[in-house]
Amino acid sequence: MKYIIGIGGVTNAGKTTLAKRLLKTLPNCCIIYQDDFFKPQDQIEVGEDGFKQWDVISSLDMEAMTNTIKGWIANPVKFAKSHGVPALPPSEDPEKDVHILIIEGFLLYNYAPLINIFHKYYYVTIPYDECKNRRSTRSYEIPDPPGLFDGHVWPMYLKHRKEMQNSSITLEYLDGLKTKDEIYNQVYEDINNSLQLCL
Ligand SMILES: Nc1ncnc2c1ncn2[C@@H]1O[C@H](COP(=O)(O)OP(=O)(O)OP(=O)(O)O)[C@@H](O)[C@H]1O
Ligand SMILES: NC(=O)c1ccc[n+]([C@@H]2O[C@H](CO)[C@@H](O)[C@H]2O)c1
Repeated sequence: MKYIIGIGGVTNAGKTTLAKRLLKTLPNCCIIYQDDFFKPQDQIEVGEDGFKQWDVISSLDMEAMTNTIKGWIANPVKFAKSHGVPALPPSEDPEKDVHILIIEGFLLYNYAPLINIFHKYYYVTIPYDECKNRRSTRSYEIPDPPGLFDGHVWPMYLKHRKEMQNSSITLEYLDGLKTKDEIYNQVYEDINNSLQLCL
């Protein structure tokens, strides 16, 4: 059985932290990070506001990301091996083995071709002040120019969140202000419950 878990949410909400912890404890589990599909800097448009428009879907090579996901769906065991993930030995009936894919990203549920692939639609939230504060301590490969957060990042987040909430998906919200342990425990338990229902 193949099980795909989405971990979406605003920048710095704690998505990567959560995904990496789940990777350690869920069996046969791989992660795909949306941030790995940013286009090169020279292909990112500059908006009328003067900022490079990083926080829009066209800044990402979503076709490449979709193909990577399709690679996992076609053969999760091969995918795991080629990504250095230790796979459990197949059981007597490999059809019954569970293979888990976590897809983590800030614009996961805003791309129509992928909107229906998830079994779980987690969405981590944190309020404006916390988000701005956490972001100010981060050093991205391409550092944020002054004013980017208020001028581009947060307004784009609000816009995309509204679009997503108008779509047909049912999100499971996670409070990113809880501790890392609390969030992990909540999600781990929820996934286990859901998997037991599915098996
Ligand atoms: N539950 C939490 N409580 C407090 N700080 C947290 C929590 N989870 C993560 N952090 C911290 O917030 C920062 C961002 O975390 P992380 O990289 O996991 O977020 P993200 O959602 O993947 O961000 P981005 O999408 O921008 O890469 C890190 O410094 C991390 O240690
Ligand atoms: N990873 C990158 O190349 C990159 C470059 C510039 C900005 N970002 C930011 O990453 C966040 C998503 O994780 C977005 O808010 C981008 O602004 C990433």
